[in-house]
Amino acid sequence: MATTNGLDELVSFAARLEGVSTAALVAADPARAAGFAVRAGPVYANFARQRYDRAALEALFAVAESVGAEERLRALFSGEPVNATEGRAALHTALRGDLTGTESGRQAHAMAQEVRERMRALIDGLAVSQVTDIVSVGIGGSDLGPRLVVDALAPVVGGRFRVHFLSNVDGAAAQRVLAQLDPARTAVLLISKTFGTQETLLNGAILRAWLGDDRRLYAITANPPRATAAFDIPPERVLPMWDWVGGRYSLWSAVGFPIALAIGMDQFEALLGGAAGMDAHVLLTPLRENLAVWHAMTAVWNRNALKLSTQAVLPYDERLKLLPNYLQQLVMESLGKSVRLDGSPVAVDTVPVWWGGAGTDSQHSFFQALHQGTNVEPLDFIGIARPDHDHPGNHLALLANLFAQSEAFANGQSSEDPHRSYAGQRPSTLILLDELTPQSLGALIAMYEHSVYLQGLVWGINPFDQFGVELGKQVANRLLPALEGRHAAEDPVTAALIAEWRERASLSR
Ligand SMILES: O=P(O)(O)OC[C@H]1O[C@](O)(CO)[C@@H](O)[C@@H]1O
Repeated sequence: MATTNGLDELVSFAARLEGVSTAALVAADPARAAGFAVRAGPVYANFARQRYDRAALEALFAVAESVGAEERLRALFSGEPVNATEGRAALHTALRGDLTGTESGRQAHAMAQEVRERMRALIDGLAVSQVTDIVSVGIGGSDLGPRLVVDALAPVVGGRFRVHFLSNVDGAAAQRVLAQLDPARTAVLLISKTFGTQETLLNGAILRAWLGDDRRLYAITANPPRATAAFDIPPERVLPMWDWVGGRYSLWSAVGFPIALAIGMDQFEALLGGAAGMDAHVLLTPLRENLAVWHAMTAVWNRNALKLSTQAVLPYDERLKLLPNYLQQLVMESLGKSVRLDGSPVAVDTVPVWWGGAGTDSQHSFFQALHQGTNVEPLDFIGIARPDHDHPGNHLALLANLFAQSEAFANGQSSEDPHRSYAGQRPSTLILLDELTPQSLGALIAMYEHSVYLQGLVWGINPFDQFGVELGKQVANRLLPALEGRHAAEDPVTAALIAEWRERASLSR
């Protein structure tokens, strides 16, 4: 019989709370407003507006206990092969600290430190050259993390270089990036764990030709021989990563080189330090006070007890506008699975659709649907207590909007006019960082990583593989010759689409 890890029992807790308003839940438990909150270093999260009570929370913690959350966290940090379908460890935590005391953890940590020394030396070398701009070429896990962190922090801490990102295989993307740059003042990083990714290889070839001077071409990869074979980059300009670092968990490795270039090596180390602080909290704190456990079990509650099918992320900070994109890969590539580790089907729903956008802009686009649409979507609000700009009035307005939306979604407002009525009861978590710094951002991202791992544990799935993305790549590789006219596509619909494309492409010339 398919196992549900006790998740089916959560449904009865949800049924008991049906019809009880969020305001009533808060009123019934005077300690709840401040007490359903956890702080871990610079990250504070308040869960009082989620639609559970203490009994339901207890049931959720019991689920976490029943899947051995504490022991499985130790297994992650110790370098056990938690990525079972690929027989690998997932030691991203060792890139930022050494909490395990195991030989594999120690070794991984030492290797990461060594690479960081090399990164520092390369940055020092570039700093005395004429290079002012860096193009980082990569996609997915080799792009989204660095892109998020550079976008968030470069304006805050600044650095010697302007960093640009190129990911899409669409030639328009390369054209757009290159239009603003001078090849003589630019260095190019080719970032690919496998060095077999079509987008990065094609864009890399464009960039190498444009650069005209291979001495400003660098590679970051777990497959140095392939980087050398494809682009002839010598070892001194190849920074390694390893198969025990998953792509979407890799911004802490040499994949974070663009971050170090944009904000400086010391600030990159501070980002790692922030993540290490969160690691220590998650590994060493009992489940009931553990921020990642609260976050993960809240996600499980919303998915499996309330049956909600999306999760929105709403950063109320312009600098975090790329966080939803980043989390889409982290969460959905990790948890978008429907078979358990032993290959049997998962008996409950797994990952919802993660999406979102920055406030307050989002209030003027999709919030209408969140307030009055037929779907109820759980929301992660993220705010920053102290701004780093000189417009205090704007910051107060931003925070007023943040607190107002979280209140309005929870409480709603009735009216005799159904068009002006708000049902409320939308569950939300409000996360507050003291300020946006490398440390606090590192801690926030690490919290989401650990939440993902814990959700994967509860669902019994492997959050570290991504076989689902392979099929599309295989079919695209098969179809390329058909587009080149070398043979016809086998699938009749695809063949018709290619014929149509060919006709239109020649018409537009
Ligand atoms: O770093 P690579 O090997 O180029 O892969 C890029 C991305 O492609 C994927 O395999 C699929 O999108 C991601 O998991 C990975 O981060």
